[in-house]
Amino acid sequence: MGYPKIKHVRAFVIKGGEGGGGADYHDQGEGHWIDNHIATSMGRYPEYRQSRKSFGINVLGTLVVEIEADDGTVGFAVTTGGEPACYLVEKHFARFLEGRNPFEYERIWDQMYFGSQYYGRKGIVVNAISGVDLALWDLMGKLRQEPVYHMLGGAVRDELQFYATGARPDLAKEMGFIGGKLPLYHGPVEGDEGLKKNVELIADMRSKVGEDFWLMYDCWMALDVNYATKLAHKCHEYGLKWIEEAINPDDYWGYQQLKKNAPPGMLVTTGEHESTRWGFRMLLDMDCCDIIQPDVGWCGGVTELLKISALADAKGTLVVPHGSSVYSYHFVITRHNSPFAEFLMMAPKADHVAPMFHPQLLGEPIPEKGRMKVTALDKPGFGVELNPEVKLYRPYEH
Ligand SMILES: C[C@H](O)[C@H](O)[C@@H](O)[C@@H](O)C(=O)O
Ligand SMILES: [Mg+2]
Repeated sequence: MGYPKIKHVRAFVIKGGEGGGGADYHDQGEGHWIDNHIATSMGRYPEYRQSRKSFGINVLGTLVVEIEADDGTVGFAVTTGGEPACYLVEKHFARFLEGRNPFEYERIWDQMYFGSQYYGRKGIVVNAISGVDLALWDLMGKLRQEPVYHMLGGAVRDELQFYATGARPDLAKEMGFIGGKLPLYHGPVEGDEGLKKNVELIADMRSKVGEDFWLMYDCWMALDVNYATKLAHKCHEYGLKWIEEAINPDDYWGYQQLKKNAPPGMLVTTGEHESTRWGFRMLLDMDCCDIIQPDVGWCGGVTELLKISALADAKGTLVVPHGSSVYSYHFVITRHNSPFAEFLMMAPKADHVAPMFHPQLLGEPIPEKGRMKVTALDKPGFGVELNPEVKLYRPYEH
């Protein structure tokens, strides 16, 4: 069957300055829960303790990748990467796509990764590769007129269920989510006083949500093994379900130790800042965690997530992708070892459900009562379109 070839690859950023939101979802306006004194490794510097934007968490901005086929069909995707990622897509990766059959996604991925191996392998380079790969899967779905999840093997269940990440697990319970993941507010630099506040918060939330609702802490790489161990044990009596990304993602040895130290029954999770099958194999082979949480817009895209997930499945490790809107939903619905998904509460007070990548994606499905029927995904590709109101800017051409 003759499919059109890839004619053009284009990379854009979203013009609009701070508070643009979208795929770089940390780029929010003032007063948003996601930037309110959340513990990070930069917290050791007082000037960077109150706001993650102050040290640049939103410095990159969104990357938009468009791939146009000969017949005019356009696939696109958004992820985190901004102008630096645009440069890589236009000046380096486009050469591996233009003129090719869009269904040669394995060959294209391989050439992007090994063509940039000498300077990439992780971080923004793999974000850019992920953005291209996601746009390719969107294009393939549009050319075949079927949703991406059909091409990944089809749904293994009729609906997705979500836990919510945000400052208000108590409200998330009322909205029908299966659990609530809190950001950690106080890191080691704030000593025992900060640790006490972290534990008091979980205790308070447990009193509000009752015994059965999941409560988790997201530590966003802020801790050391000793502090994380103390936090886990002090929160155990309040039924903390998992402690997430507690330490430096490169400290595989530390995660291995934390998993040994954690109280019986408490899960250790990580992976949102890890990339490729090789990085996740390290987490799996070194027994670093109980759940891996790749972000499909950062780990290498769908093509790489398929490999990562197979490795985890063989080991009996769950794969619960980091919140990445439709890009993870189309994957999670197709895998038994991905039993639930994350939903990031992007409303500033985490008090209502808003589309995660708002305002960039038209038709972005959102959970209803903490769930999403598979039929919400039944549109070609990832089932979303770029909002024409969002101003695109193409910093580089080729
Ligand atoms: C809430 C966390 O601090 C991060 O902002 C969040 O994006 C990420 O870690 C997550 O797991 O959702
Ligand atoms: Mg996280």
